[in-house]
Amino acid sequence: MAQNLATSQPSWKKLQQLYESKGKSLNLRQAFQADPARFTKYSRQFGDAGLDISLLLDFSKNLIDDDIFAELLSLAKQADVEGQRDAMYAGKRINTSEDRSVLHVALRDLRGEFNINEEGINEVVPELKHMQQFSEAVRSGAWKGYTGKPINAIVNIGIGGSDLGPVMVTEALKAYAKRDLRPYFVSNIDGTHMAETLRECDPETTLFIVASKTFTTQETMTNATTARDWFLQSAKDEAHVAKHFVALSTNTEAVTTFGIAKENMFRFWNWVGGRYSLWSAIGLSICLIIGYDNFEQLLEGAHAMDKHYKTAPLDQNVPVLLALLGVWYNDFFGAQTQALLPYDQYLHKFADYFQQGDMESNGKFIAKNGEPVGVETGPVIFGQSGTNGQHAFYQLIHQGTKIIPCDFIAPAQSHNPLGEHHAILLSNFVAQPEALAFGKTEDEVRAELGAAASSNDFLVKSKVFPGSRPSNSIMVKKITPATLGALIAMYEHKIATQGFIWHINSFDQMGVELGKVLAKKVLPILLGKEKNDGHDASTTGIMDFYLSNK
Ligand SMILES: O=P(O)(O)OC[C@H]1O[C@H](O)[C@H](O)[C@@H](O)[C@@H]1O
Repeated sequence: MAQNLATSQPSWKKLQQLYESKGKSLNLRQAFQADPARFTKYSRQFGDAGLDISLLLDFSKNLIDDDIFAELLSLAKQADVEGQRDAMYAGKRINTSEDRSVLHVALRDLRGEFNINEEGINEVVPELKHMQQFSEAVRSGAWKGYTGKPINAIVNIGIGGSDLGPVMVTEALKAYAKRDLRPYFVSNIDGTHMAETLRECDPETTLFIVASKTFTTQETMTNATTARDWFLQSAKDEAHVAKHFVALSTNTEAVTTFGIAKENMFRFWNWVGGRYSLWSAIGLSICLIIGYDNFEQLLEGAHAMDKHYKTAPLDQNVPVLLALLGVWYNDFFGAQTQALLPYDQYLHKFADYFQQGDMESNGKFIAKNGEPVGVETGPVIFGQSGTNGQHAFYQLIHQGTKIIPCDFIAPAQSHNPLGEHHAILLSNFVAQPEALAFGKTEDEVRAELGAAASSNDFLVKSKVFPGSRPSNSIMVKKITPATLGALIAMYEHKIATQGFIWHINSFDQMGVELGKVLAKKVLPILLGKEKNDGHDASTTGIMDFYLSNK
């Protein structure tokens, strides 16, 4: 099985040689000067006329040339990205540690085009119907709270994949939101999160959505119980819970035990990973806020990208190209991070969302064959909406000692075309990658400073921008539901492709377990129910401090 490790691919060694011989010293000024066709060669478009999606990926400002590009594509071939991708779409149990198929693409395949055969697939469309009926009843005011008033606040109680997707998408598509329905998302076990939310809610007009794939997550169950207690303080009668609490889960038994009726449960299936679940019943808060038709457009947009990823040749395949460029920096340049920089205020949660999407998927050190993976796997994802990031951390990206590959993302059209705001925003979206790629030489600085240059050498040196810092520019026509769906699916498939290349299982998350187990063990000590012993000196010391200060 060792031949499956990324390092065993012949192209891996060739890429190492290419990095040494030219990759690490590739100069983007020279590359653009030498090749007037560089943009045409290294950019791709993805679109869907019916859904009005147009997307440009310009990857010409990357540290690649034709040899490197060809070798990266060979790596994808040798790692059998296509075979592994096809196995995913075919419903093979590619999540081998948990023996599960990975079928979020099925949630967006409303017409059954992928012909997937797996338990529950036939329930996808009926479950969507259920979400449609319910969300329309709430939005129209037909669904009434226990005193006969319509709902005006939605509180989604969930964490991780049962929170981040709905939060990101409802923010991203706020332009489509029903403004008299206020969305809240409570995730943190910190009582402050729930308390501050409840302060703004009225029990008579609030709908709680308890979102949890497993329905055992400590944070969500504790928050849901607190919300129900708060509700019952006013409503008194448990029979009223049915009008104010619904559940999104795969675990029917636990939902009914919690006291939520079956008809108020929206189901999904084990083959939906938590961080890919916004497309399932977990998206109910999205339906409620932006309406079912828009939610369906989101699914359709993702489906359009799913078809592209499934069928486009590797050198035309947008998620594959993004994945290969990421591997190039992550594994050969030693880049530790990847910045996601959306020039769109509505996308201000995009990087947060893909912190889970990427880091929980690819933060793995064991390959699928049980051996140490032997290469660098998933990068640290961070980001911020433009232009805010520029005034915070871009200094380091431009002049720091680290290489930080950046994805700049922007829409051509704004939902809020105020004066020149959008043109100014886009001028930054265009200028930042340009500055990173081409920099400013010492000669240019001297010419600019004139006489002042000769008296202050340090000033001159400080103003030099080394350039040749890589980025992708991704431009879409507009952040519509369909376009957003396609963008999210694009990154999902990028992440999966990297996992395929690294030969890791991108679909489990064992690394979140140990901390949870230990938290359960120390809780009785913090509650004063058990003595503070049995732990290491540091852990004991921290708990002692807490116990004497609480
Ligand atoms: O939806 P739930 O079962 O409550 O899980 C919520 C989250 O918790 C876990 O710790 C996982 O790391 C996440 O992948 C998951 O999304």
